[in-house]
Amino acid sequence: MRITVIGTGYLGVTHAACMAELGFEVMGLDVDVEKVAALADGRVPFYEPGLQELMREQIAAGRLSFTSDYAELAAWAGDGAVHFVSVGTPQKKGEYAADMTYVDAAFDSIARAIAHQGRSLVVGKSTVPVGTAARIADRLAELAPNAEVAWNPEFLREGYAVQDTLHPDRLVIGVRSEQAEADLRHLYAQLLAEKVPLVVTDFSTAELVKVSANSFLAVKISFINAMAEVCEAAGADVMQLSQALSYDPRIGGRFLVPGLGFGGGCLPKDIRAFMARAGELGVDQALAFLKEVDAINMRRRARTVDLAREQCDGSLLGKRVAVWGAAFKPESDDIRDSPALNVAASIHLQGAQVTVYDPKATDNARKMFPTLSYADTAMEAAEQADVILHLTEWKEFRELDPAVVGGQVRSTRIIDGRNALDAAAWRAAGWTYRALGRP
Ligand SMILES: NC(=O)C1=CN([C@@H]2O[C@H](COP(=O)(O)OP(=O)(O)OC[C@H]3O[C@@H](n4cnc5c(N)ncnc54)[C@H](O)[C@@H]3O)[C@@H](O)[C@H]2O)C=CC1
Ligand SMILES: O=C(O)[C@H]1O[C@H](OP(=O)(O)OP(=O)(O)OC[C@H]2O[C@@H](n3ccc(=O)[nH]c3=O)[C@H](O)[C@@H]2O)[C@H](O)[C@@H](O)[C@@H]1O
Repeated sequence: MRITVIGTGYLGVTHAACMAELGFEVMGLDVDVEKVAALADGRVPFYEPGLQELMREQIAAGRLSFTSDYAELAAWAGDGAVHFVSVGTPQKKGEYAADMTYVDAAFDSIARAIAHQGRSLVVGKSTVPVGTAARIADRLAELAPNAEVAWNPEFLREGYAVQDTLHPDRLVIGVRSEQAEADLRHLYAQLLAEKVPLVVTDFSTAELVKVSANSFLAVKISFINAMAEVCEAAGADVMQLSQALSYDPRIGGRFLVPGLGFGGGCLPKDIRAFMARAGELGVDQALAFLKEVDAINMRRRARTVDLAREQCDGSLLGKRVAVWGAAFKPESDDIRDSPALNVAASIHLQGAQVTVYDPKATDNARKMFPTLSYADTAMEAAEQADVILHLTEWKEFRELDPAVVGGQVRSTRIIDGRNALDAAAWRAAGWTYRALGRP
């Protein structure tokens, strides 16, 4: 059984390399020919720990290859193949709904390419509005009658993508036949042998598990950030509050870290697309709370800008602001809906000179925000700064000596947007340390 992965972005290339690691022959396809050339050459065009090494091993072992040609892919895969589709589902411009253009185009292209082949399984991995799999199954029935559709949502986190794919918390498959279930059980046999829980369900439930999981994670983060707002008003400490909550195993401490809030290519757009889809289904009230989750999250960005202005004596005009972090989270160079860059750009718009440093995401940030200044090190960014904003919690920022950084800046003022620095150490070195939701 050969495997193909259509759409080799953050998700697809990880899935392709990990399926090869599980022993299958895999071919990845992308319409971006430059990306395909880089991948074929063993270069992952983004930063994901461990992925490039794994991909090179699998290419060298002859189990992993790439193309941009659907006909070549179909001919290589042959009858009985499993084709995964992992193209993007970004938010539509000016709307909450997901843009399904890429998913529809990818399914149409693979369906046409395999139209005259024997049986195959086409498995959606992209995060989609509920109802998509059924709609696509109808379309495939017309274009490629021997092909069957299944849905297998993905739960990996960027920064831990390889580990999460090879050791997932659970597998969820939406299927309409025993054969489809058997194919997917065969593919994931090694993980199932390691007792990874498997949920076999219908299309709609599989699609909904994915968006409800991301919604729940967003709820946890916005809950603690709402508490940060209250703590700030009441003079309480949200970090201690979060710690105390986390000891209750019913609540748990994960995704309860207060700060600048969630960003990235998934959580923000997924909760919005979920709300849009609920509206279409006539149950928008059921998800009305997600609007508040989104609003709390966006307020964190505005509050961080306000705090920076307060620290700069009421005006950012002409001030020098150092921003540590550009990626939406550490261990990633992904800047999609990055809270750090959103704050940096707002501060720049208020007349400050903003210098950004990120260990991995500077090149991506420079392309998207060319009017900001960029530094090669955290210390360089801090030069003559009136205030430092710590907005993505890379380990290297925690390892900096506050006394040494103090020799670099104009004013020893730091805002910890991620509640990740050692507040006592910075204060002991003479800094004014501020964080959202803490005295
Ligand atoms: N990034 C992540 O950590 C996770 C992403 N997801 C979901 O997976 C999907 C993909 O996300 P990412 O990998 O982050 O997106 P991405 O934007 O990094 O990758 C998508 C890829 O699809 C390619 N593509 C677009 N149209 C195509 C077509 N017609 N045929 C072949 N390739 C095509 C693009 O060139 C791009 O390389 C989204 O639905 C996302 O919500 C789910 C779990 C984790
Ligand atoms: O659907 C997806 O693509 C993925 O979305 C998230 O993964 P990811 O976006 O890689 O990153 P997370 O680790 O979830 O972090 C998301 C954002 O929340 C923020 N966050 C996270 C945790 C926390 O306690 N507080 C907090 O503000 C992070 O800084 C980051 O900006 C989910 O965690 C994955 O399970 C899911 O597969």
